[in-house]
Amino acid sequence: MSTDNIITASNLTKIFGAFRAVDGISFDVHPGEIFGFLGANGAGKTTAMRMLCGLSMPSSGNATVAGFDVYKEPEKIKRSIGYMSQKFSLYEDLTIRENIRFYAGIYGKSNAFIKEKTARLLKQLHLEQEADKLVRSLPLGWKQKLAFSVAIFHEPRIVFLDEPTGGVDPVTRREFWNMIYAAAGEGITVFVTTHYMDEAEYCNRVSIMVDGKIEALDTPAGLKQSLQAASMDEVFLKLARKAVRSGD
Ligand SMILES: Nc1ncnc2c1ncn2[C@@H]1O[C@H](COP(=O)(O)OP(=O)(O)OP(=O)(O)O)[C@@H](O)[C@H]1O
Repeated sequence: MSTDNIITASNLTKIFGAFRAVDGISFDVHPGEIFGFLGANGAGKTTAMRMLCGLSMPSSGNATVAGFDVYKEPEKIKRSIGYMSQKFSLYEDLTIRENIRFYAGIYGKSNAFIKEKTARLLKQLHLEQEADKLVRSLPLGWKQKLAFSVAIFHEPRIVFLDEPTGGVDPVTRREFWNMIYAAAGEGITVFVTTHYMDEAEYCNRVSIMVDGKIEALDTPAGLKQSLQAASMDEVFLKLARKAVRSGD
């Protein structure tokens, strides 16, 4: 595995009108790590993530993802990553099997690859009996697990997850994190936003955004130590307290 950073961001900024949604953030992500990207509502996480995914042009600053430049090579970035947005992108009126086939097809995978991997995936998710049912009929937690599986189906180098476990129970969240660990074990770098502080503890390193800026970045243990906090909850509260902006 390369030791080069898989994500580099330097003074990355996004301005909407006069509003600095992302205000000069700089950080690196190492290959294979689980990187938690935290911040209160409206802090700028989704905006930053969209720039890194090649979905939105920065106003200024620089960033590379998987070695590709966000300004010059957004299409190459899109092919190297998986992305699970907050409003995850499964088609409710397609079946589970059709959704897998659709997304795998976008990445130009061969029929043999898709067939073999779909069978394996349905088995892993215990969804063999449900494969021909509409996604609409699945409970939320299952949709999230399926959306994650679809996001990494093409075996990307990095997967970006925007609040992947919002609204589900703790047991399902734990199962979801087991899937994240498995993906990381296969060498996929995981970049994840979350509002759940127990999930922040599962990350190798965590950055905390406040009003468009990164206020702190370290391992969970390092953050707790430097902020003299007993828990990540306390770390977050100490930093987010400074926020002027409120979410919408
Ligand atoms: N296209 C846009 N035009 C104008 N303002 C925007 C646009 N997109 C985002 N914003 C603003 O930028 C700020 C940051 O939004 P963003 O969605 O990145 O925050 P976030 O940290 O992901 O929040 P959440 O946790 O609620 O998803 C918010 O105040 C939002 O209203």
